[in-house]
Amino acid sequence: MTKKQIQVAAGIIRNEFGQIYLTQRLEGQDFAQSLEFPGGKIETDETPEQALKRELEEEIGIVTLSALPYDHFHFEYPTKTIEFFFYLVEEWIGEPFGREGQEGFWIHQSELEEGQFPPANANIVNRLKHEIY
Ligand SMILES: Nc1nc2c([nH]c(=O)n2[C@@H]2O[C@H](COP(=O)(O)OP(=O)(O)OP(=O)(O)O)[C@@H](O)[C@H]2O)c(=O)[nH]1
Ligand SMILES: [Mg+2]
Repeated sequence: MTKKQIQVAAGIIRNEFGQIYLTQRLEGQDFAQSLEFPGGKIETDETPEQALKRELEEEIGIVTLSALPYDHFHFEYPTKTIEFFFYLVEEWIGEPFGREGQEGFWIHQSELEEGQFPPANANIVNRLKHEIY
């Protein structure tokens, strides 16, 4: 059996204080309770950037004004392979909130802990944690 392959776009929403907006995955989702960068699966016919904009509007109610590619990699989970497109989002309209009932938090990037995220996020969390802001 070949593994399921999906593509995911997610946003590192960073404000002028170097804080990042994170949400907590809901009960019933994979990696429930862990923190994540808001985002989701790229649909057929969508570019990664279009998916990012759609997901950020659906999940946290913001309109993305600029999104810079931050990282792109494949990660093998036991049952699926995910191709991730991470973007740095520093300009948007609206105040992010958990539109689907999920908790949201602003955390300074120096205080991120990789153990609170799904395994695929380890490198990105480390990179952000050690960047000077
Ligand atoms: N959004 C997001 N997903 C991540 C991160 N890290 C990570 O491993 N994932 C995985 O990537 C996949 C993203 O799918 P999702 O559940 O957000 O997809 P979605 O928003 O389209 O949800 P849906 O399928 O319930 O409609 C999940 O398997 C999730 O565990 C992350 O930082 N952000
Ligand atoms: Mg999602």
